[in-house]
Amino acid sequence: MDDDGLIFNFATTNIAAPKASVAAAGKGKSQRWRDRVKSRQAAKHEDAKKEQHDTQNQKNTAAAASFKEKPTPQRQHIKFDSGGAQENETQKQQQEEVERLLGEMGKGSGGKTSTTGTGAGTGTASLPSAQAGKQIISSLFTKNPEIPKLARDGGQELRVSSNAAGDASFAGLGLDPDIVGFLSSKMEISNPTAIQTNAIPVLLGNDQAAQDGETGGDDDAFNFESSMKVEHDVFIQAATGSGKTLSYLLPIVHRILRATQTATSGGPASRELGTFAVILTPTRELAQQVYETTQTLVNMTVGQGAGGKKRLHWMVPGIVIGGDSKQSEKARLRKGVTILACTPGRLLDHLENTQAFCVDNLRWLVLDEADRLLELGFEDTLRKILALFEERAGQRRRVLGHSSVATSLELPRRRINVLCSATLRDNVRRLADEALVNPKFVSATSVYDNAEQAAEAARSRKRDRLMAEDIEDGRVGKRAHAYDGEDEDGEAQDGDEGQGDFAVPSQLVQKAVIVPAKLRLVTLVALLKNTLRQQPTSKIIVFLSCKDAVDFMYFMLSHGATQADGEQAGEGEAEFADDLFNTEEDAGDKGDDAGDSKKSRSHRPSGGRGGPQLTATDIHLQSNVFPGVKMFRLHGSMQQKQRTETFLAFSREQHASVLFTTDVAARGLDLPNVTSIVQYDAPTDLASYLHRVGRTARLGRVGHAHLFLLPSEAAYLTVLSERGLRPQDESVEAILRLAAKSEGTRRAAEWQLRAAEWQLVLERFVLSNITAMRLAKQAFLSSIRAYATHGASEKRIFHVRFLHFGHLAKAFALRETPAQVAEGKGNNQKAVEVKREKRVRREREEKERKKPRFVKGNEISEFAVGDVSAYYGPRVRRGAGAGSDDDSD
Ligand SMILES: Nc1ncnc2c1ncn2[C@@H]1O[C@H](COP(=O)(O)OP(=O)(O)OP(=O)(O)O)[C@@H](O)[C@H]1O
Repeated sequence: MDDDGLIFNFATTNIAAPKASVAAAGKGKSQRWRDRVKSRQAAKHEDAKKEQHDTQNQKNTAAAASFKEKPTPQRQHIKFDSGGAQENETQKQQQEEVERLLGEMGKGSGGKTSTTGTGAGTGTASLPSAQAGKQIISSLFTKNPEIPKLARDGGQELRVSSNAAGDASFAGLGLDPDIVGFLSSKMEISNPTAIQTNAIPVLLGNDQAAQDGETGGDDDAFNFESSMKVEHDVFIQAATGSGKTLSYLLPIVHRILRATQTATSGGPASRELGTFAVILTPTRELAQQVYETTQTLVNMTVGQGAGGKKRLHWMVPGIVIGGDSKQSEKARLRKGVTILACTPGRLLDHLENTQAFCVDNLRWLVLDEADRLLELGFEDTLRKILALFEERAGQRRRVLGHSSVATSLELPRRRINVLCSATLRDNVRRLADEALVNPKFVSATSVYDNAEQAAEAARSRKRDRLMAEDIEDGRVGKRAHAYDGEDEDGEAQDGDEGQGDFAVPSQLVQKAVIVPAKLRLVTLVALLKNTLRQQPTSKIIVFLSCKDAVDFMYFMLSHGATQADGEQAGEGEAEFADDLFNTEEDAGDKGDDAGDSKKSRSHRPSGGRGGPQLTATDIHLQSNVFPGVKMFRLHGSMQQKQRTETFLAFSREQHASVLFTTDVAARGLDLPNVTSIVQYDAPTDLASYLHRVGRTARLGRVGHAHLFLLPSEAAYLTVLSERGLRPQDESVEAILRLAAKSEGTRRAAEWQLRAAEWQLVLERFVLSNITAMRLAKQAFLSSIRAYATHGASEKRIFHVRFLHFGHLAKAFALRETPAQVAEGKGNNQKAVEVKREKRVRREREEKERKKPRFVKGNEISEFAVGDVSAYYGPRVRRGAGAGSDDDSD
């Protein structure tokens, strides 16, 4: 009947009119579909089906092989790389192909796409156009591609943590006793981690090399001091959650503190000396986090004797980030900010346009998540920033001597550059070569004199691991090429390759689930159920490929279960839907603050921190699908204020909660006590994998991470394994069975019925709720587009032509055919009308309120109670007016 493999197994009576049909399907018909599922399970056609699958799989493999591309030597977003243009071209071609495929769906052409082998099928491309206007209710458990048998070992057992604090002491590293005391009494931080143990002495200028009499620094005026300290620029590389932030912040605070304590002439330390340290981060949330940590640190009290302890009033942290009010930032910079956390676009803006921003005394420039800064294309901005700092440093020499603090021997004699990264990739190495002076490469295991030494040590660790694995598996020498960082043809591996393993915390339990597209949604629901039941205070992060998918999952898994069939969106939901439009555009929502670039300026409606108050439901929703659980969402297109508050609220949350997010939350964010990560959409590069899973298992704590892959993506596990990432295999069936069992399903065979029920509830919700329908369609289309952004080297695994659009639609609880979805392009006509009606009504009410009312004095009693706001003009609506902030960053 259909050639796309979809089966009409549920109520097949007319369900074209959503509300009526849903009610019908929901009441009295459940017995019927249950029977049908059962009988299907018992059907004797399994052999025939299997044969069909085998044929399909052969096609799939052939298709995959035909798309196998040699990895191009460079990655896509790194403009430092000469091969980027070629990759961008491939990217463009695929984007065009996606648009063409979506276009064909939209026209309902029904023609085959140009693909020859398409994995599980060609989705809508093969849908007969006669089906347009119908809904498809397909079985969850039939016509799925076979899940490949994975020749993997049992994966990793729980190991001793690799990023916990060790036995060394902060005092032993040379830190000020007041700082050490404050860390242990107020921050519960008693011993340094391995990376802190290695990095802090170097940044204090107290490392061994210094004692050996090495000289450093390039400032002739101060050569006479060179016997005191040796200054190195530093590259800090360590696993996620190992405490990199404090490894650079503590020496900065210590040295500024010492400079003020030892100053013997001139005025006291003051904000007027301007900015001593700039910390640049790729995302606003990370900048926020660095700012908060600095804020905590400068709350310490220092000093002793007659004067007693004093707060560090003059050491002032600050933050300047895109999306915030530039005027208030200017005011803060004018007063003076000692340690500044910022994103690159906004920093450059202030350097160029804020006269009062004083960086004459700048002594540290830290690039946190340096590799990501480069991937986001900030290298030109960084160059300009560096040039401006150089220019101002000249001015500093002229003012030296006017301030004793600024000339203190405790401070570095030149600006120290610090690069932080969890990986040692080619792009950061090149930046290190270009920007670092007299550098040290500091890892958790050692301190190296140059990048090559560090890379060789990493390669050697990888060699040892591969050999040990091969010996264990009885295949010694089979991967000898990889021992030397080459691919199978003997060519040097690109970018990430050849640089050693990706280090994830050893106590992280990684799992991979191969999930057929149709089962993705219910498997996610089941996995969340299981995790929340096993650990009732779980904090879970679900990573998705695009903001539309985030909005959809957040909305559906918050409201999904209770919405009665046919019920329209409630007022609260309608407001939420409105808010979804009230977002900040960013450059394709790659997840980070690409929106910091000029591209997005004109679209930002609002932002400033001083904007209107947000209510609790702007930050989180109570889930009806998972009772008692708070749902959060975070992506780059939300208003800045909402982003910041969501980040802070999820960070502080102590109870069961789920955060749906894009890669905006993947990097550097320290969200305490996250117990579990779900990568519902695979990451678009290996480094993202590392950073996403790194949001859990921090500082020695146990964490769990699940990666969802389609059957056609199973080869990704080999890619991971080559880099030392070996997730355990977990089956969809095991997850669904466990969730069914926890709901009281007694008979083992009924787990499929349970799963079908969950899917049905969500599909009905989407059918009956205009907002959910619109979000589902947008999410479906955007996810396909996002799929096309996988790098060229991974196209043989993640190619949009391997996707079965029809099956994928089910993962968005859609019953419409992909053609119908594409035709509507997500703009549900009814939703648009409702929105228009609401706007008209609102405008009418507003007009009504604005009408001048001539009130006689005695009309308002001085004892009147109730709402007199009408007399004082219209209330400012949420979001209104905030757009007057200068949004350009
Ligand atoms: N020595 C320590 N002992 C205990 N906790 C610490 C220590 N150092 C840092 N922490 C805490 O550990 C958490 C993680 O630190 P941080 O965010 O700096 O890690 P990171 O290495 O930068 O991670 P990522 O690579 O993910 O950005 C923070 O909450 C921090 O306060």
